[in-house]
Amino acid sequence: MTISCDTLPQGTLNVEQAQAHILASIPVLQANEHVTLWQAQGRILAETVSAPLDVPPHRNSAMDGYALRHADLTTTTPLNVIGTAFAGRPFAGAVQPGECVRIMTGAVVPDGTDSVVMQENVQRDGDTIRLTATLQAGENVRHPGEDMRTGDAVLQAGHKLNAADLGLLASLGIGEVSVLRRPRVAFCSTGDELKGIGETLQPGDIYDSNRYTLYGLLQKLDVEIIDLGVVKDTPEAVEHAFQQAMQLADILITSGGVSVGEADYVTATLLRLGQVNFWKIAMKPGKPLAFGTLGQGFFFGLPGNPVSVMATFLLFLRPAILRMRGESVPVVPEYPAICDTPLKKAAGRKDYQRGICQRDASGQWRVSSTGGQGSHILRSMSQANCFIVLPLEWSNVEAGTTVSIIPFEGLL
Ligand SMILES: Nc1nc2c(c(=O)[nH]1)N[C@H]1C(S)=C(S)[C@@H](COP(=O)(O)OP(=O)(O)OC[C@H]3O[C@@H](n4cnc5c(N)ncnc54)[C@H](O)[C@@H]3O)O[C@H]1N2
Ligand code: MOO
Repeated sequence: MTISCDTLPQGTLNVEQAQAHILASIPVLQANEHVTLWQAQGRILAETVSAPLDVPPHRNSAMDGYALRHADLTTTTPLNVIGTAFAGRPFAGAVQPGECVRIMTGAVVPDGTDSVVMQENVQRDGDTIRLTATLQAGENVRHPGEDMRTGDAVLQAGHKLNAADLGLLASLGIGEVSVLRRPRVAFCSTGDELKGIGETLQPGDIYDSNRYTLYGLLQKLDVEIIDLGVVKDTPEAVEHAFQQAMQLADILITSGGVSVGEADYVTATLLRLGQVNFWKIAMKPGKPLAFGTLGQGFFFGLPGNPVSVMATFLLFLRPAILRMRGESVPVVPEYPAICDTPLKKAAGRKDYQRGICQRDASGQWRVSSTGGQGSHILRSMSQANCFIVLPLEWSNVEAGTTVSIIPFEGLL
């Protein structure tokens, strides 16, 4: 799994260019593992599954009622009930003309019979029955293989398993499947100012929040998560974390240290150990982003500001991880909405402002700002349920303008 980033443009990219370069570089992980059905939800099938048997395996009744020979219904003579067929306990004998068998839903339809009348359409008198409604030949009989036939390719390689698929596999007696291995994603925060929860803040310190945000975002994507903790701003600490990631992970995500500050050992270490591109992306928040290869894996250096972490993760890392998982990468839908608050914006960067959207009584989407939009104001993200996407060339937005929104539903 190696890429060459030689051809990637340096300097400032727009969001779409950066997304395209990243997706073109990330391969589907070519590694399989076997999992039981209990662990298979949401996993991507590595091999096509063919049915080893017919489902249903036998002719069975769709109703509680009586199994009979349709030809017997040409007269009004009552039919003799000669036994009972339960699901899992078939009727053992053969059914002769003029006879029928009491039958339950799912029970094997006895030899000699071809139709089932539901009990609501029968008048029973001792051990005989008489039909009170018409019945089609073959009615209420389910046939072997009606759902799946032996040899049918029922699930294709590359399919993402859902709850219905788990039941389908179980109905075929298949308890284990070969799936693509989940990407291993290591992440860390960098910065001397960062303290762990429970530690006392000294002047200049803040609590590390990005690791918790990243953990939550990664959990949504069903990857193997490797937490490398908080890494100090020293060459040794950064190198140690990167060496660990090279041993353990397919992707390393760092936050912080990708701008132009002086305690920036992330970039220096990466240049030594990997192949890296540093970009400025014409977006706000999330201007600086480092992307490249590290050993056999990939590296994403996200900016340290907490809202920038979320925006760059959702726009660049999420599609990359979906691709590596073997999933199709969906286009994230944008919808028009009337903006009820004026928005401040400088031209030159595409803005992902945080908003609250809802439909009004007429079904029209409306959106308003969550307030302060600095990339350090995580509360604006926590209160939001959508991004308000403002094109690069736009400047300030007046209330009443139609804007584009990206609802967070399914993303966070
Ligand atoms: N002279 C310039 N300065 C900056 C520029 C620039 O173009 N020229 N870009 C600004 C932009 S935009 C961003 S975004 C940041 C990105 O900086 P870094 O990626 O180097 O991040 P840091 O400086 O390490 O941190 C930025 C900010 O975020 C806080 N932080 C960092 N890690 C965490 C964490 N794990 N949990 C919570 N908060 C964190 C950190 O304390 C800083 O306040 O650069 C601008 N500067
Ligand atoms: O790119 Mo930065 O994220 O605006 O703060």
